[in-house]
Amino acid sequence: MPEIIFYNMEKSYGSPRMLGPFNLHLDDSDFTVLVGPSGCGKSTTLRILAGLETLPGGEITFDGKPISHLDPKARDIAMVFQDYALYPHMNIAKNMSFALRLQKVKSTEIDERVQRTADLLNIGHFLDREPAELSGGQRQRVAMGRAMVRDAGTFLFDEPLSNLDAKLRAKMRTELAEMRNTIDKNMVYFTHDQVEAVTLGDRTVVMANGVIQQQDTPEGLLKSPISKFVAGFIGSPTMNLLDGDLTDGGSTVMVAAKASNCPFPARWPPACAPITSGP
Ligand SMILES: Nc1ncnc2c1ncn2[C@@H]1O[C@H](COP(=O)(O)OP(=O)(O)OP(=O)(O)O)[C@@H](O)[C@H]1O
Repeated sequence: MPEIIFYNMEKSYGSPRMLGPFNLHLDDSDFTVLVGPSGCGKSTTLRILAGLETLPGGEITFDGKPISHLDPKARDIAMVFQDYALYPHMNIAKNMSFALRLQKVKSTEIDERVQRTADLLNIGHFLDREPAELSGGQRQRVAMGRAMVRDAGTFLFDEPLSNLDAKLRAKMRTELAEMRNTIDKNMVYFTHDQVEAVTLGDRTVVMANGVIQQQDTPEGLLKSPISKFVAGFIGSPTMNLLDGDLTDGGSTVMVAAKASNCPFPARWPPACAPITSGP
C-alpha cells in the first residue's frame, strides 16, 4: 500500500497535449475515485500508472521511489478490468489462482487464499465452473477476487461495473464498499459514473480535458464545487444551476419555472421569478 504521487505527469498523442500537467497525491490505504466525462483521460492515467503505457513527461513515485521505468509486474498492482478479462478456458479457481501460480506460491496456501477470497465475495460454490457458465455479476466478482487474492499493494479498478444492469450495479457498489472495509490497501477507481464518484471513495478527483478540476471528499465536492463544471457533473440527480447576479447587497437568482428540473414551479407560478438573499 504505497503512497503514490504523480508529479507533473503529461501525455500527448501528437498535438495538443492530451493529459496534464497532472499532480496528485494518493495516501496509502486511501480509496480514491477518479471521475470525469468520456475522453477526459481516465484510462490513459490508469494505463500509465499500471505501466501499460509510457510516461513521456513527469514522474510517478511509490513511497518516494520513481516507478515509471518499471515493468507492470514490478509495480505490485492488481487490476480489475471493465470487460473482466477472465481466461475462458480456465475454471474460476484457476482464474483466481493464476498470478499466485506464476509467483510459485505453495499450492496449499493458494487453495486457502482462493477459498477465503471466494467465500468473501460469495462465489465459493462456483470454483469448478468456467466463466461462460456465470452471470455478468458473478464474472465481475471473479474478476475482483482474482485481483484481491494477489494481495497486491495497489488495486486499480477500470470502470468495473459499467457492463452490469442498474440493479446489479447498485448491489456491486455495496459489495465494493464492504470490500473496502476488509482490505487495507491503496485503491484507485476510475469511472464516469456520478453515483460511484460520490458513494464509493474516501476522496474523489474530478477530471476534465486531461487535468484535475477538483479533489475533495464526496461531501466536500457536493457542498463546495469549485466550478460550474464540477457542480454540473457531480451528484445524481444533478444539481440545479440557476443564473443570478451577486452584488454588494446580496444576490438575486432568476428562477425559470419551465426549467425541466427546476424545483420551484409550484411555488413561483410566473415563468421567471427573482429570489433575493442577504450577503
Ligand atoms: N493511442 C491513442 N492514440 C491517439 N489518441 C488516443 C489514444 N488513446 C487515447 N487517445 C485519446 O486521448 C483522449 C483520452 O482518452 P482516454 O481513453 O484516456 O479517455 P477516458 O476518460 O478513459 O474515456 P472513456 O471514459 O470514454 O473510456 C481521448 O480523446 C482519446 O481519443
